[in-house]
Amino acid sequence: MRKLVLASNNAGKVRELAALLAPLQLEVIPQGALDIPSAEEPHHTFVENALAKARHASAASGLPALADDSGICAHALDGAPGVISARYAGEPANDAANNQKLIKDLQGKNNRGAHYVCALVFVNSANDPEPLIVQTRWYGSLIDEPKGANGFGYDPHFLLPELGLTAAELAPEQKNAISHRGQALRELIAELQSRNEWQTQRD
Ligand SMILES: O=c1nc[nH]c2c1ncn2[C@H]1C[C@H](O)[C@@H](COP(=O)(O)OP(=O)(O)OP(=O)(O)O)O1
Ligand SMILES: [Mg+2]
Repeated sequence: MRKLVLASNNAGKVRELAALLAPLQLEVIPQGALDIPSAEEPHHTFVENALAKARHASAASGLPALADDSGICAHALDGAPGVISARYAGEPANDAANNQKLIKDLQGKNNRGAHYVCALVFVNSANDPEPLIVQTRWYGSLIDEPKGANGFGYDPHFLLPELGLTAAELAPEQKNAISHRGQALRELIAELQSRNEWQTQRD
């Protein structure tokens, strides 16, 4: 069976990506299982950071790798926290502190619109000249009081107005059906399956 390393040390992401990849005949290996440390994320775009993570995990493992760089962009804050979402309140990364800072920064702002971004990058090898790249958005709005216990990160504050629920109130499969990450991975799988040399089968 083909092996694929997930180039993330975020347990919430790994859970969502693994569930979305489960129908494929792939052995999915989180980089943590191979003791691969987090890559540096020095870039200004999600795509560049995802590419750096994918190359790093592939170089360390000798295997194809899939990386996710994602974040939340608040429209009243000119897209902050954006690419620094994981370390918005400083390092080490802390979801509760990040949420607190975001809600504080939005105090007094009328525009509560926001979107999640997910950049996914797949590389066949560390120096792959044809990385597969997908980037998607998921729109919602940010609420002061957290609701829900599912998901991770900013989900308890991310309201889907048309559902009247936060992302943290969705069941995992409901979130994957509509989220930035779910959209991106379905697109990426379709691209991957169109490549002759990577004919993954669905069971
Ligand atoms: O569906 C999501 N639901 C809630 N929060 C989310 C989501 N998607 C991204 N986020 C937040 C979490 C973190 O604050 C940042 C990602 O940062 P990002 O650097 O891509 O990931 P990370 O450092 O947690 O793990 P890693 O780099 O090992 O993949 O955006
Ligand atoms: Mg990170």
